[in-house]
Amino acid sequence: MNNWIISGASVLGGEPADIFVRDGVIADSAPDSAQRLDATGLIALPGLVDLHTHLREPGREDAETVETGSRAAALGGYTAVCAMANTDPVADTAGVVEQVWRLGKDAGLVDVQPIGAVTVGLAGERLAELGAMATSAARVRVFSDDGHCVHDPVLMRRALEYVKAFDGVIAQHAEEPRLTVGAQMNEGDTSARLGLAGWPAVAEEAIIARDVLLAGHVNSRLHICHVSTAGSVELIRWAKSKGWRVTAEVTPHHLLLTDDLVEGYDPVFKVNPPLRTEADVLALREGLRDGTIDIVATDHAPHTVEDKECEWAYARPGMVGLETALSIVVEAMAGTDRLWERIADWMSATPARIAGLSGHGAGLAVGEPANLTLVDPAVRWTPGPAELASRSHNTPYAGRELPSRPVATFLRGVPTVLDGKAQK
Ligand SMILES: NC(=O)N[C@@H](CC(=O)O)C(=O)O
Repeated sequence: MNNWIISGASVLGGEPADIFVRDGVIADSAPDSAQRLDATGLIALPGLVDLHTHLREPGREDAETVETGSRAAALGGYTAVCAMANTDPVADTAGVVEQVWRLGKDAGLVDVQPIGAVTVGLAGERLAELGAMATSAARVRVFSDDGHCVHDPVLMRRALEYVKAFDGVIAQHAEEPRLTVGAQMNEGDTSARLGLAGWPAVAEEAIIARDVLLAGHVNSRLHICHVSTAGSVELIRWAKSKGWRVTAEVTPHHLLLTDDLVEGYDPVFKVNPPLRTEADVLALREGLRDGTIDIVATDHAPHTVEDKECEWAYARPGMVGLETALSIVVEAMAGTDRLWERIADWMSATPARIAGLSGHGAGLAVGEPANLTLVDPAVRWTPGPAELASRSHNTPYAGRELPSRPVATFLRGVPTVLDGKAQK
């Protein structure tokens, strides 16, 4: 099953070429018995890598499981995802991260790399067993309390220092909690008009300012999750100009959607951090283009109907995103020079490097594992929430026509998606 001749694909948007896969590895020829796939008109990209996925297992299998989330990922063109630690129980021990890692292997649709919690129970009081998670079978390198901010500066400093021993990285959910008590949406004109409590940009920016200084001070690796404001982009640009080891992600939804969508009070638009203004969206796009923001990460956050389709104030924040991420990036970043090459960097090579995932993001060079996706750049499609493979259907794009879509995905030469259909 893992010898292939994929013919006529435009590699990273360049000239059409044949891609040979031999025993799951990109090769310069394939045996006569290899299966053939006519990829004329399709773009070949390295398999996408998501640094920020909520798979919900263990604990909220009614919203998503490792298997259903893996299937959604493969359909979205991904070959690896990093599973966030805010499960129940929290992934704050070697036992839980190994459980998630094994479930990923059993599902066999993408490589599932668990993220470990920074603090016990995400409570922000004591450091979790970072070393034990790093040396476990799951080889954790990314640690995050995502959903919660590591708001104590001393704990944050200790975490940054601790992970240096194994070249780990702390992925911070930047939200000063005292500034967002009761917050329901972006603080600004729209929140004032709607009478909803605001989540001010400064709550994100204050933590980013503090943490880039801390990362510089202890010379450790900091990654900023889901950057959402123009001011955050400026701070990260400044931190990078100092040579500090800071990386940052933006979500597809923050590159496209704005806070005026909240006017209909549809909780599908409730997300953390909240949708911001047009000026923020434009600054995020510019930050991604100029390299201030390193990657696009989905923050795929599945929630059940009960948790989402209720009054705005009671709805949980989050949107599913794995199956629409590539389309949204194509739409939001249209007009960017060499867009497919940039997408390969933003959504594969750089996230793989930040997460320390070997075998992913290396491109389509001979000798590399055949982790790749084939994208139909010309197709337009309209997501119907019930057709998405994710167990939860909280997509903000239902009924919206989107450009481009992955149609085939290969994990080490084995197709996980063919003809737009999951293979298991
Ligand atoms: N991004 C979200 O809106 N939700 C995340 C956690 C979080 O960051 O609040 C979730 O786990 O649902």
